[in-house]
Amino acid sequence: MTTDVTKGVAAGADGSAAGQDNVLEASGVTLRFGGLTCLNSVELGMRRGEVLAVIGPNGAGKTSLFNSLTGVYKPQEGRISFRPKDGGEKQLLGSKPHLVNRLGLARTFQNIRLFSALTALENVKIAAETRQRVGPVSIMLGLPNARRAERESDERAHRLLKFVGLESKLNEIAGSLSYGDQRSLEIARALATDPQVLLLDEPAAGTNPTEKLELEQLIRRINAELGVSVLLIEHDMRLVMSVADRVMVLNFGKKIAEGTPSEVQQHPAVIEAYLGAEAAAEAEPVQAVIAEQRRPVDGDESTAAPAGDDAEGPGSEGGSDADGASGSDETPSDEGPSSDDTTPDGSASDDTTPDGSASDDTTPDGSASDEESGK
Ligand SMILES: Nc1ncnc2c1ncn2[C@@H]1O[C@H](COP(=O)(O)OP(=O)(O)OP(=O)(O)O)[C@@H](O)[C@H]1O
Repeated sequence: MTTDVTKGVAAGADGSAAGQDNVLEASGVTLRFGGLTCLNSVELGMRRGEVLAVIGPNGAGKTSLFNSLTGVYKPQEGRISFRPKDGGEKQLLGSKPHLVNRLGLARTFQNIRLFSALTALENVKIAAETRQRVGPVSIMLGLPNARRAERESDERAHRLLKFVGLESKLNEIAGSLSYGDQRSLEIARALATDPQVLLLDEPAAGTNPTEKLELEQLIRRINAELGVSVLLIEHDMRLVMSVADRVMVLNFGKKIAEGTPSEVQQHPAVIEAYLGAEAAAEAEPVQAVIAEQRRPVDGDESTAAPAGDDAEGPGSEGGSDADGASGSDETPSDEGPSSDDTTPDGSASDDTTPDGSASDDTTPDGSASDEESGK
């Protein structure tokens, strides 16, 4: 059963998180892959202007929820609506990712998806240009409107790269940037599409402690200075507890709790989800142990946590382990150019089966590849 410990949540008559000040709402979202129910009647009510974190153990359904919100997956049941700031309500369920992006939702991926062979500036300019309406003929003929659009996207990309702290690396090849810089570049690229909601999928994964602190500040500035609502999946509990206004917790595809960071981290259902019932009875503070419960995923065991993580205390240490581990799969050289599967606006490609069923690319053990799971 979902335990909503949030004070003052505007709840709909049906118990959903419906509320007029919500920028994004999902109700009854159910997503199945064959016999696996990976999202089970999930409710989400994201208030305009907030930083909402989604946490939960591995396989809880966090990325699947992102994929459902952004059109990568099409849940079999439920409703997903977006309320733009200029009014109205748009249904997102079943929309194509690039259309969801155009409406005002942008995302980053757990596995970085940049155009690795292009410069930082080019990566962001391409995204900025998806907002422009200049035809190919105007561009080919170098007509004034095309030149103006080019100038504008250039200026916008410069501004955003400065905003994320990459102004000195404009002309560096994306694939050669440090891991943390690549994450910042992905964020700049997402911001270039001028979103009202930014979805960040494990932005701290693979970053070092200094980069984590910079990321924390960046998320705050995106929220406060740009007025962008942020939906954040993150395993680093220190980061979550420090930047999130509210936290929702998923386990086995179900929302089990929602509330302020301090409410959630004391919540028995959350502690139980991470530690099991025995520890929940002892009501241990979840942040101290939560990250250590990150089970290693395939091939991650060998990766050491970034140096210096120990200094952050037990919660952070566990988180860094996990993050460092996921980072091991995500080094720039492993990534390679990802232009094949990423649309310029930073939305995911459409190659996942639209009904939400696993495609032929599903790995033999039934788990999805990163590619199709939108990770
Ligand atoms: N395309 C797919 N085909 C089949 N199963 C899938 C697919 N996408 C996700 N799943 C399954 O759904 C479940 C939830 O996965 P998901 O990636 O959403 O979890 P998560 O909470 O993001 O995990 P993590 O923290 O490890 O990233 C898992 O069991 C996963 O194997």
